[in-house]
Amino acid sequence: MSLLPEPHQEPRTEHRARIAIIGGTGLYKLPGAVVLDTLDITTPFGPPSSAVTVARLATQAGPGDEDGDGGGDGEGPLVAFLSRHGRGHSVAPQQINYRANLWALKSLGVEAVISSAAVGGLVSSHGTGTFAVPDQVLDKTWGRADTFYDGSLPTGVQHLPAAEPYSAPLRAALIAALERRSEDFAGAGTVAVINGPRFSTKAESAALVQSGAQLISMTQYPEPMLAAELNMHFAALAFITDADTGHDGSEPVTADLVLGRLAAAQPRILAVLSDAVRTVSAGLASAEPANDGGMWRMALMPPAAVATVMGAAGPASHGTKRTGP
Ligand SMILES: CSC[C@H]1O[C@H](OP(=O)(O)O)[C@H](O)[C@@H]1O
Ligand SMILES: Nc1ncnc2[nH]cnc12
Repeated sequence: MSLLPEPHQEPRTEHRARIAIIGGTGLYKLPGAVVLDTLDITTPFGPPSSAVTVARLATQAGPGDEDGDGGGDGEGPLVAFLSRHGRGHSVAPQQINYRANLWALKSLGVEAVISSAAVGGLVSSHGTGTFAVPDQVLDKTWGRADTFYDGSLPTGVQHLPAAEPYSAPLRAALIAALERRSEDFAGAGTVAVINGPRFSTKAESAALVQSGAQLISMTQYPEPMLAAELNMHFAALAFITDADTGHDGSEPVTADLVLGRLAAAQPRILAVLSDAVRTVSAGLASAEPANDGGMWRMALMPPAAVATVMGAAGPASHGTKRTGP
């Protein structure tokens, strides 16, 4: 017997999104999507980085789709959106409440999370201006709350199998979207995650390459692990903004450089995200009951453990519902 009322049966919103996007640097909202709800959610771990918006995408991407939203007819799939650094980029990567962010999405009934991330490329196979869909994580962070099973809740000990930190079907959906959009991308890669907020030294960057990393981020840990602990599919759409300390002869990364390149690439990023959300929504819909069939089967953590941890902590509170962005 599940101790957890299905999260989406809680009176959160009548608009249940089964897929969510976590927007990283440069992506603080989904331009063109029709926002239906803006939810201020509190969780047992505190508030998430931003309100969660539930929005409807356009039905399909079309020619002349400058902003990648498909034209904004607002009749496509529902998607939940959360800004990782807050709307005004006020939360540094090492200060993000990753647990609250993932919990908030789970509490809405979200089953799959696409994490949008600006990353550095450490090697020539992962070049600036292209995309990557990482398949491995090399954690170099410290001090981050990286589990729901740390004794703060009255649940048993759980050990997450983390050999494959990203969801295979969700990665495949991103790769298919990148192919449909004719984007240049790497279909795999190990992402080293540094604590930040500073960027790496040349020696650190070289050491990460020696350790097998091709990509570098400040936020791809612990998001994948926390999503897996809550039995949500999770994959990252990484846009490579720079060559980190300049292994290819380019100038070393700065925040301004990252922001400038993200702004220029935003229509491409949005187009891939929208395309993937449409595919995933259709995939989830054809895999009823949720998380229990076909390629969308999820078996990272015993569902009973997730039920226990959510039930023990009590549901998230969605006290405030706003309208508008
Ligand atoms: C502003 S540059 C450094 C910043 O950009 C990346 O953010 P995100 O992963 O959220 O797209 C990187 O991880 C740093 O947080
Ligand atoms: N070079 C880099 N290092 C860490 N995080 C990044 N995000 C974008 N570029 C990065």
